Amino acid sequence: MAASGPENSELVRLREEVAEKTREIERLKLILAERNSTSAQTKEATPALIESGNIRDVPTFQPADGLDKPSIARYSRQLILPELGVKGQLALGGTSVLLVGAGGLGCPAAVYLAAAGIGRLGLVDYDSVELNNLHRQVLHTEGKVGTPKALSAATAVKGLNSTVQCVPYHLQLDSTNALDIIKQYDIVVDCTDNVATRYLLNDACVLTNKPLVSGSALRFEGQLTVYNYKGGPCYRCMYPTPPPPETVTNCSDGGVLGVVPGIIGCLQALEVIKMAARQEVSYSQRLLLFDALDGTFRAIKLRPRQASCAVCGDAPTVTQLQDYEQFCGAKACDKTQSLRILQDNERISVQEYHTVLSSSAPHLLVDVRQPVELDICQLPNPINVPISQVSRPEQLQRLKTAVNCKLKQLEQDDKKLPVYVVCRQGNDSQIAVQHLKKLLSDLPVNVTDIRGGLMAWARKIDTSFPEY
Ligand SMILES: Nc1ncnc2c1ncn2[C@@H]1O[C@H](COP(=O)(O)OP(=O)(O)OP(=O)(O)O)[C@@H](O)[C@H]1O
Ligand SMILES: [Zn+2]
Repeated sequence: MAASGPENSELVRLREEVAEKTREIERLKLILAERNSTSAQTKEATPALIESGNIRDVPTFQPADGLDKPSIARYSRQLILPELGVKGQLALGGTSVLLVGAGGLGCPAAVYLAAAGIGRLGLVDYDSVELNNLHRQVLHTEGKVGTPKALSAATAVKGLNSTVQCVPYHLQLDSTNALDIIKQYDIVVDCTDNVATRYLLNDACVLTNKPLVSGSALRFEGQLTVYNYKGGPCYRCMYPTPPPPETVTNCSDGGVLGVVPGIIGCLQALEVIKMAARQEVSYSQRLLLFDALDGTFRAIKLRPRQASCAVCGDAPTVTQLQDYEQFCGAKACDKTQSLRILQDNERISVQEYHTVLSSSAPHLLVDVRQPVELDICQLPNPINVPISQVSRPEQLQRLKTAVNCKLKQLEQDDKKLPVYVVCRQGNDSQIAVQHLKKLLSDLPVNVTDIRGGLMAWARKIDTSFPEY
């Protein structure tokens, strides 16, 4: 049943009152929301000032020719070093550095120079990233295998410090381009791995009057020195003539522990930073020798600039860049060159050796690599006689015993036992064949080289065979 007359009108009045109150609440909510948003905007603009209750509308910090606020935040931990300070930091930012070689030395050097705030960083490298680089060339990543090292390093450096002007050069530095590029920089860092490029960089730096921060690393040893700095010696003052090419070992043949170039590369960056920040450098006319096995650092004094030096001496004969590959008798890259020492009839191909193996024909396989390399990979049943030990009486005795044992397996009408010699790339094996032909001349053997060695085997016969 419906409500009676007076009760009904009371209900209507109450409803109107509730509606009015609801409208009032909505209005107040709107006012509150508006106030909140204004206060949030004010907070965003000047959070610190409002919280401290100390509002000023005039900026108190003017960078002028000093460091801007982001730079102060980024470099704060080194800015408070009295030896560096704002002055030193500004000097770093005003310095340009050309780093040649974005490999084992170049990666750590680049990373610390960029992090420290060097103004402009040129990165030169002609090569591309390979998987076997990653254990020490720490700016490159798995995803960059196959990418030019200069670009890969520049991308990594930019990611670390986008304020550094980074210039990648994907090219081989040589006599035709070195002066033009080097002229554009204040300091040059030699992070390369071959003698021809060392002479090239040295001469180019002397001719353009640039300091050269030089590093090297091999196996467990590293070296560092600074050439052509404030009247100090240059590389030619130390080494007027290049070493015989066969005495120079590279990382792919000799090996290197990644942390060794890491340490030397960092020290190269340190010398550059000191030089740029107008501090005394430590290794001009001094050579640092680092022995990672002993964990020792030694510094020796080098002879001073030589008046007779061909490039920085009193009467220089080198007044322009020359052909450094010809001068050194070696390529300006450390890629192992294929030697051709033996005649064709003293060598067989990996395909021919594959046939020998498949037919189980009696033969002896001599692997002349280091024992540590046989642990990595080997062909079936080799006798290991390292190239450095072929002439040792005990090794020769082992070899002769193995030959005599195999000779017994020969058929009556087989005249000579085939002895095949293998190494990693087919260079050492040729030298070993020459030695073994003489050393085993009293036995009925036919000593033959396996052309291209195990790397040719990996590429042409068995792609599952490791390359290293
Ligand atoms: N003349 C040159 N111009 C440009 N880059 C050079 C020159 N000479 C050497 N390099 C570069 O210097 C770097 C030296 O670094 P490192 O010896 O660690 O590397 P790698 O040659 O890749 O090593 P590996 O000997 O194991 O193959 C290499 O990346 C090489 O390409
Ligand atoms: Zn000199």
